[in-house]
Amino acid sequence: MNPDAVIKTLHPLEVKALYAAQEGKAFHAQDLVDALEWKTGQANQAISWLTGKDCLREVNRITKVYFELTDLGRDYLSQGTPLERILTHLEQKGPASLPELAQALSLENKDVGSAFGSLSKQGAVKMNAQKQAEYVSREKAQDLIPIRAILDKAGTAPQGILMEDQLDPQERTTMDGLAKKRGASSAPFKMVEREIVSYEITPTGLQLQAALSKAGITGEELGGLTTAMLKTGSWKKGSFRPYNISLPPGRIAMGRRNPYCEYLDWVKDKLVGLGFEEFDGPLVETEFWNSDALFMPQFHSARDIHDVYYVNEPRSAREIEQPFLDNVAAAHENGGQTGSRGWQYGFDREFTKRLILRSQGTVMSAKTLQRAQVPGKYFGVLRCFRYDQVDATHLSDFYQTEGIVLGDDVNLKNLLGLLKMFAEQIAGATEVKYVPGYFPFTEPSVEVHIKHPVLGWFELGGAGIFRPEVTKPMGVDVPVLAWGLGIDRMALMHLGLNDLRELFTPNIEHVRLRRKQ
Ligand SMILES: N[C@@H](Cc1ccccc1)C(=O)O
Repeated sequence: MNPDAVIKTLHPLEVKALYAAQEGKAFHAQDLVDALEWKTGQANQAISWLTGKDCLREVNRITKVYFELTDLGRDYLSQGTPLERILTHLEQKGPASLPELAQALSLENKDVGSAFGSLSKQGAVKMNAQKQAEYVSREKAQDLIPIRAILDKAGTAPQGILMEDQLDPQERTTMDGLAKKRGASSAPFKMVEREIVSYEITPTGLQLQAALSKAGITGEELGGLTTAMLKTGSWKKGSFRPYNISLPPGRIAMGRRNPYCEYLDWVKDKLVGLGFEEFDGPLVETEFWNSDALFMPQFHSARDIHDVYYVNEPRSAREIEQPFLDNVAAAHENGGQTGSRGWQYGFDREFTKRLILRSQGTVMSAKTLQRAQVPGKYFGVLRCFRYDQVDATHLSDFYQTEGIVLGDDVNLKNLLGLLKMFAEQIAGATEVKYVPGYFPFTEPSVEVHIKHPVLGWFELGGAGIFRPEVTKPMGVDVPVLAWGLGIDRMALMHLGLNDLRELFTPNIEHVRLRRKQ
């Protein structure tokens, strides 16, 4: 430690506390409060800073008990206790019935009853023949004396506080009857237990103390310049605290885009840069485009109510565009013009109009085919919905990046190259697996898996070459590479998160910490 450097970093509170500490003499926060006219918070702050810097060390810790006057206690102090007031009233105003006393002194009947009982037991009052309470003698009310003594003692103590060790054994017993522990509003005293920690200055502290006085630092140095100081010229007399340029400045959180939105834009820019054209479409789709046009048979299990959200109102689209409806129906029933035998079942032209929330981005690839150019490259970042149990890697609504590449000579190798770019550059994965997969709309099909440092291996999505049963009904007769990857999952990897839900969190602190590398 270089004391001359460290003293420049000390806060005025630390400087003053260091000066106040004496070698070999223990002190506690209250001593600083008294000596420096500080608030308790300031003393505690200075002590905690200095302890952290090894300038002070704790020497012992004791629990002190003290008693504090409550509001009721202050009342008793100024107006008298109920017993005293009853006694005085009877002495000055003559006999009265108990209800009259209660009324006159604004006390509860039952309190007057028990106070009278206690006074009459001591012989200070009595019940006369007219059933009225009557004054006998104040001297007889012996019980009042210790209570009054303690109230008066607290009344002259600072803040109405009596430390346990300021009470003799007799007083301590009286106090037991008067104080209830914490929160009892019906007692004149509150008992409080406080831990008192004593500290001592360490050799490091002493070294700094010496360095401070050598440097002439007093802790009175000014921390800032105000208009008033300039106007009155008082700044000329003061000296200023030096700047500590080694302290990291406070972080200013400036407005910025949500990191996930930023990520999506970055991905879109990248794909556009590679010559892809972006597509987008509605969230509500027909069974036709979401699945039928993708050669998923209408009886396919992925199409039942557990996977897809159905729209209640309206339930169905009015019609499906031709000639796509006829072409797709034929492809399903017997292959139509596609060279396939189809699925060999009767295509349901009502079911196909059913409205749903799109469950896969591939719906937009299917729709784009009819207007796509050859060669051509298209992509979209599309929100999809599936009825799913939400967890770290599943959401019931999520984004897929979906795309197609059309060309006379595109092949699986090109597709694998694209997938590699997604996995390695866009998701930032270092371990990637491509495994054979199955989708009703592609042949061959492949699945991409990546390894997340915390979550382990998970599927990024699927890809393949569209079957002729998909492309031909749309009037496309060249190979079409297609893929659909969970872009939320890519972002998880890229942004270093461990849970998909964090991408959509409204927790501002969380959001601030995330940025694209
Ligand atoms: N739509 C498929 C992914 C996919 C898209 C395009 C081709 C092949 C597969 C899914 O959601 O899992």
